[in-house]
Amino acid sequence: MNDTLDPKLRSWVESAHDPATEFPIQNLPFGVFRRAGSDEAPRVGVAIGDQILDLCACLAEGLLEDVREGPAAIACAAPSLNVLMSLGRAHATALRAGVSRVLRAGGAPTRYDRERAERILVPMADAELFLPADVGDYTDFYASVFHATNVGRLFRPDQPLLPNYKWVPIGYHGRASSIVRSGTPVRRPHGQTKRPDDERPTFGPTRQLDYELELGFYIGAGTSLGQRLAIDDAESHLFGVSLVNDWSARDVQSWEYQPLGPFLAKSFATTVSPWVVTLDALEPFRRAAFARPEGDPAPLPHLVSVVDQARGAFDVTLEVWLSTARMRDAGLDPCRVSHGSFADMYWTPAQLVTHHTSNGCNLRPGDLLASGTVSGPEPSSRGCLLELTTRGAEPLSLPGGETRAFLDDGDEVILRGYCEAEGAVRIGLGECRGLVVG
Ligand SMILES: O=C(O)/C=C/C(=O)CC(=O)CC(=O)O
Ligand SMILES: [Ca+2]
Ligand SMILES: [Mg+2]
Repeated sequence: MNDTLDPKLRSWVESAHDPATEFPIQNLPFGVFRRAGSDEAPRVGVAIGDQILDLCACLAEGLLEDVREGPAAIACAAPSLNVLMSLGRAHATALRAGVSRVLRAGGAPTRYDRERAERILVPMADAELFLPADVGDYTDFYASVFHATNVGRLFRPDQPLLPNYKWVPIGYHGRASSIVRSGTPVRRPHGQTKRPDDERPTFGPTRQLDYELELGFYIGAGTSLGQRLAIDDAESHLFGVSLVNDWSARDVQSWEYQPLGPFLAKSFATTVSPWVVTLDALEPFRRAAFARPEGDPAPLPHLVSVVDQARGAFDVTLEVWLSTARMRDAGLDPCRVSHGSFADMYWTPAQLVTHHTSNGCNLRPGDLLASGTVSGPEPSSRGCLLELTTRGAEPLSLPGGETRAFLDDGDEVILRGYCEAEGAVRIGLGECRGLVVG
């Protein structure tokens, strides 16, 4: 195992040892930041406890010797992670290892060298975080068989799971222009809707605004047009993961989606979390690959490999929290409405990437491949309101006596993710927030 993952590692940054932190020294996710309210150039940083390590400042201080002369040094000054992503996994792995050495207790600077530490650390509370990447293309998959079955039951009761599902990783091309950073308010979209008994559609604000809990994979090294990735090489093209909320207008979706799939029902906003947790940091949290139920077909040969199976699934716990305007007024905390594990997904990230390039379609650094709604087998692990409330028929009860079938204006959706495993230090993905406004 890579020494950056050693559970015994300690950092001179004290908050990295707070039991509640998502960013111990074993995590070290990358993001783009600047001091809030400043006119500084946005640049690359790494989260550590409640601080951000400024990689440009580290280079200026003569730290990170291993990367000082290399292309990763230039990548640190960029206003997005795309340059770093484009260099491929080995460069990002080396940079993360260098960062780990800078932050280790007993390394340089030590906690006694406060002046130097203050030059290279920015408190997260004083920072503005940006979109981590300039996303050229955004693809959204449908990789949870539980989500696909639940949603299919509501949209197509006669045939919930279409016959292609177990053969083809289903996806649609999303809209990159409306990807927004966590904290950006989400305006309730207008759209065409038509209820079954309506004679004609009408146009107006959606009445069925929903969230979707997803994990997003950022592409690192790109592929060229015509290049088909072998499944065993697919993970080496993944840089890391963030939380993704694929906001959805269900009434618009059900009217527009046939035959070409979702369009305006999902293109009005997609929120992503600021920190990109590398696949290196997720390594201790693999568990046995999802077992296809007996009787399901084996995927076609290009989509299956013993290596992918042996690497296993990423056991990331994902949660949805909700806070309403009334709850906030009453001083009530957000409440958790669902939780599930990414390890319950039917298709692996390597299968999604392999499928995406199987026709020769090129992937570019910073492209975002979202998993699709993460739902598990339990009712408590349904990753959107459409499923949780059976399309509004069974509203959720919230603290303070409110109920929700779909989202109201003033509701705030907070996605969270974390990993725990025996013998490993707990790490988190941070938060992905969005407040619905009318
Ligand atoms: O038509 C359907 O079955 C539903 C499609 C979606 O909601 C698409 C989607 O965003 C997939 C997902 O998040 O899993
Ligand atoms: Ca989705
Ligand atoms: Mg979207």
